[in-house]
Amino acid sequence: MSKNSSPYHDAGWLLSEHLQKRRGLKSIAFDSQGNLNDKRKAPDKATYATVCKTMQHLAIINEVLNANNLRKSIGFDSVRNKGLLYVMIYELLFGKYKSIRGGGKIKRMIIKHEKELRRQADECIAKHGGEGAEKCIIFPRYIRVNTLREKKLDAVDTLRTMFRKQSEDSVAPFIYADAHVPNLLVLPPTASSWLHHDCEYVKNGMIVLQDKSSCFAALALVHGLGEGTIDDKKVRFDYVDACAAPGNKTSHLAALIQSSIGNINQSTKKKDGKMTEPNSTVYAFERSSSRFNILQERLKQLIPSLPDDCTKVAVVPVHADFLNADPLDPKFGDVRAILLDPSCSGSGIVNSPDRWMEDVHDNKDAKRIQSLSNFQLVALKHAMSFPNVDRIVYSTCSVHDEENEAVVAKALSEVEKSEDGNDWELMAPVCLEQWPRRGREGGIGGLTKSQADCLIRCDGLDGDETNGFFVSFMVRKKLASGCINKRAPIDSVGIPIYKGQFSGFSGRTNFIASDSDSKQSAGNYASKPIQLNKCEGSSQQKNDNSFAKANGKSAKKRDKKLEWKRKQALLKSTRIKTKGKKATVSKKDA
Ligand SMILES: C[S@@+](CC[C@H](N)C(=O)[O-])C[C@H]1O[C@@H](n2cnc3c(N)ncnc32)[C@H](O)[C@@H]1O
Repeated sequence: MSKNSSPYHDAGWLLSEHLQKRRGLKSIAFDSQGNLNDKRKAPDKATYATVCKTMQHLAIINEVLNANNLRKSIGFDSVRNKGLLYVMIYELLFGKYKSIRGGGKIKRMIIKHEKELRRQADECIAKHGGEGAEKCIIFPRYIRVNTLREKKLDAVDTLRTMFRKQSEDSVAPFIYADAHVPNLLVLPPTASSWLHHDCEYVKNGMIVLQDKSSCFAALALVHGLGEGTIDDKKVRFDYVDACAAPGNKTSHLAALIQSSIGNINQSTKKKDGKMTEPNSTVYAFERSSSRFNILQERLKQLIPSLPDDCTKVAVVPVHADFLNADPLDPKFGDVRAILLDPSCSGSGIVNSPDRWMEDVHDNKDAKRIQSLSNFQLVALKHAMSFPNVDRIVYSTCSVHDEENEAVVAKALSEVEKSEDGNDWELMAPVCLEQWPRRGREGGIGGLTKSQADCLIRCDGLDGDETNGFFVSFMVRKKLASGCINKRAPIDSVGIPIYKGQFSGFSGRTNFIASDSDSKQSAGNYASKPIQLNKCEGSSQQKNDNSFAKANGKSAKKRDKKLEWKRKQALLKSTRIKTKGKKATVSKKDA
């Protein structure tokens, strides 16, 4: 415990830093050496979880404070350590023990108004129909099998065994294959309670806890042109992952390259049957020192060191700023593809503490988004300047147009035009042709409908069962003409394809949704399993049915809500259009 009197000192500090500096919680936690009491350590799990939980409740806490002049009565403005104040109010109103531990002046200020705080909290919850204290969207637990270390069916067997051990009710494990991403498994959200980052199977790199949407980026880069496309006769094909830490997409990229190179390596075999060097190198750039260490650790976990004669892909971590990488450096002469997944606002991560803040700040951090957008544009144009690169994936986990369509549109319009097909254009990744949600046309980006249709968007708040995500695939014009539009089917041997069987989870539960790629998430520390429906017999089908029944009610409710939301959005856009038309007419009239 800290030498400070409050057991919430570290949590309060972390939250205050976040509120004042508008820095992401994760980056504060990772860079916290020297700021917390224990100089060598980042915040412990309990502290991080408390902050996450507090942020999750921040909107309702503010609502409570705004009622009946409570903000003033408590003396909110006079408190410098707002983080600590919020954490204590959370503990009192929504925490496990509904009380504040320790002592101190802030606690005394709060306790004076305890009754009224509780009364207002009850009223707010009642006003939201008994929901709304925790804003938590639940979606399946996605597991990417790391095919560099493990075979899909072996992973399924291991997971089924683990699943059975967890479910005392002896239900048959619900495990499906994802319909869009090969080697991605879909488990119920409840699996997050036993499948987390501390789990042995995750730690030894056999599987990766990675959201489905975040798998789209590497997939589009490797399979965007379609299966069977013969690029050219050149065998070496290197990649750059421009912003790599913590390394989930880098390792996914390596796994996809490894399995796609297939027979090409035959041609590089020497006469004695051995290769001297890998067919492909992935240069994984990371600018931040602390995150570079994480990247190195992750790569050690995920990428096996094989004897040289077996390795088709080498991953080289590069501790450097990608913007300083010289596109004409001969080392990058064989780099043909770049994955650019730069720092972004993270506004798409549905259960991220940083998204909960978006609501509280009422999207006022336009400046921050603009500066991110400026950096993203510079990085994308830098990627486009590598002479031998002919394909780029630019992705973000942001939902803001400024960081997505606008960046792509500006980059396309600002890079040099050329007569010989060296121009860049958007292409719809063939491997994701069945993904329905596409980019936004018009708007600040000004993309045409056909350009926007090339883009992939995910929206976790509109039923996609993923985090919000954006993927664009850009190719040199001359390359686009040579591609074969054939998509490889998802191999679902031995495992059924997921078709929304877990989509009933919603509202307040003890469960935390599948987290993002991040290593630390409240979900990893705080969940407790729901009882899956007990069912006789053990066939997957039977279980599917009972699962569906168990969740049918809430699924219906959710669908109704979604339908209502869609209708509202439609009405709104019609209103805006009519308003726009009226404005143009009156301008003309004038
Ligand atoms: C969104 S994260 C990347 C996540 C990663 N692609 C994954 O899937 O695991 C962005 C990363 O890029 C790094 N970064 C930002 N600007 C950079 C630059 N100019 N050069 C290299 N790395 C950079 C950040 O430190 C951060 O670790």
